[in-house]
Amino acid sequence: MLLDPHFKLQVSSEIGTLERLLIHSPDSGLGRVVPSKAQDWLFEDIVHLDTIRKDEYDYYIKLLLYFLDPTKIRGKLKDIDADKSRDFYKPGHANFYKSDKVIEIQLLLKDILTDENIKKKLVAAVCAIEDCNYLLQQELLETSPEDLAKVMISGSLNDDTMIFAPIPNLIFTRDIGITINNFVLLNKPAKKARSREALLAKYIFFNHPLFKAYKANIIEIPDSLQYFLRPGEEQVEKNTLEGGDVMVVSKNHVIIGHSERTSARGINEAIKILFEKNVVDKVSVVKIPHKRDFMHIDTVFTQVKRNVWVILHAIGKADFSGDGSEPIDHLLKEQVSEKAEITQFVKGKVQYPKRFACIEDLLEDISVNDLKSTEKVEFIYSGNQKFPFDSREQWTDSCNLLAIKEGVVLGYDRNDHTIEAFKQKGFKVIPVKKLLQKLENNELQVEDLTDTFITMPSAELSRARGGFHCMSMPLLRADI
Ligand SMILES: NC(=[NH2+])NCCC[C@H](N)C(=O)O
Repeated sequence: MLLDPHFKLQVSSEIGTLERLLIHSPDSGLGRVVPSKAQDWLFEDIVHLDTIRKDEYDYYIKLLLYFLDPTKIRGKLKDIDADKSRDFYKPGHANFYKSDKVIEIQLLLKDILTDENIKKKLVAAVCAIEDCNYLLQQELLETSPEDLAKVMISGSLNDDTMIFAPIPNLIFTRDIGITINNFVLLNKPAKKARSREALLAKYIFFNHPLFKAYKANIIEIPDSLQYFLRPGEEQVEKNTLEGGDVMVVSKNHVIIGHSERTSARGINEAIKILFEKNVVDKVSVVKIPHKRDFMHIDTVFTQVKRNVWVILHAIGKADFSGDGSEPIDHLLKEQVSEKAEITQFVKGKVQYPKRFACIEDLLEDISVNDLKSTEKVEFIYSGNQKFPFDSREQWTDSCNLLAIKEGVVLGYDRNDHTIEAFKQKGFKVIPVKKLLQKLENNELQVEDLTDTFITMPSAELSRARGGFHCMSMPLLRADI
């Protein structure tokens, strides 16, 4: 059982030094996505399991451990790399890294399944949403907690028989819930492919001893009456909210994206609860075009430093594609606009929301007024603001960066123009493999890193349509 008497839940920024997070390594379910189902399962392509693990995600684990839980890795890199069977990365294996800082969600699931009562309830719930037959349900009840956790995630039994669909998007732990100060706001997914993830997350947060002291701080969004009573199968009235649309930018301020995945009604409920429970007193809603490429706000902007943000230019200031010299520039202006619309609500004054002319204005306001930055606010644009690289690189998550500490971000190595833009703003760029070697050889210390873009291998990972911001659910960040 993963226990820690010092466990603390506290995230009040996007950039404070990361100290604890929830992750999920690519499980065998990812290796079972078939082309005909890829889109339904929210993947753009099928991925090669061995490559995504060995050549890509494992580096993420190594890096996270080096920063968050160094005793697990320092001085051991050579042996870990020499083991071809990768036991270090396998939850359940005796050599698994098992960290209480870089927390694998499968372990938490296994832990709660050791309680017979919870096991019964969760098996019944999973079987209900997956429409399993009764005998299979009986069989699952007799499965060990280790195996059952694996089955519930991968959708396949130990002998490889597939009993229900995988949940390949669980690697994007950002979307299952968001830590806001010492609260967790649970996800209410818009897509069916993500409903089992939400169910497992709910059981984990409410039942794992790690979160015991925070039980009263787990927030769920209720469904709306309009949804229950609607005719037909349309999802329009549904209250939905996914973690990728929520950013805690300061102790008192949260940004919520109004997107393909997060509905206005979902946001409405979230704001009411956040104000009622005194979690924050300011919520800015950023409405972005509801389309696949922009599924959540963290696919179009993320924070790098107190005064630095990476964003997609199309949602920002000048949304105008032409220069205005041709009639078409004016005729199509409205239709082609992808500009974000911003409405800010303050507790007690909800009837008088404040508007911002563009996303840059909001982010600048956050840097200067919420975070008291004294340096000039800088925007780094996807693809260095050059067409067509801006949208090409946004598609492969140039704007979806994870700050492991202020100014030190992880992003995909394939987004050349964006990386160039970081260099132009004075950032150092270092490939993760080289960084790990330097750390292991004591040529560099984690504390020495400042203003750095760490490039991560990405050929397979980027096909899953998320970056490192999505692949992380921070539980604890140091205050900034
Ligand atoms: N926070 C994020 N942007 N998450 C990305 C999730 C990607 C995933 N394939 C989906 O479409 O749901």
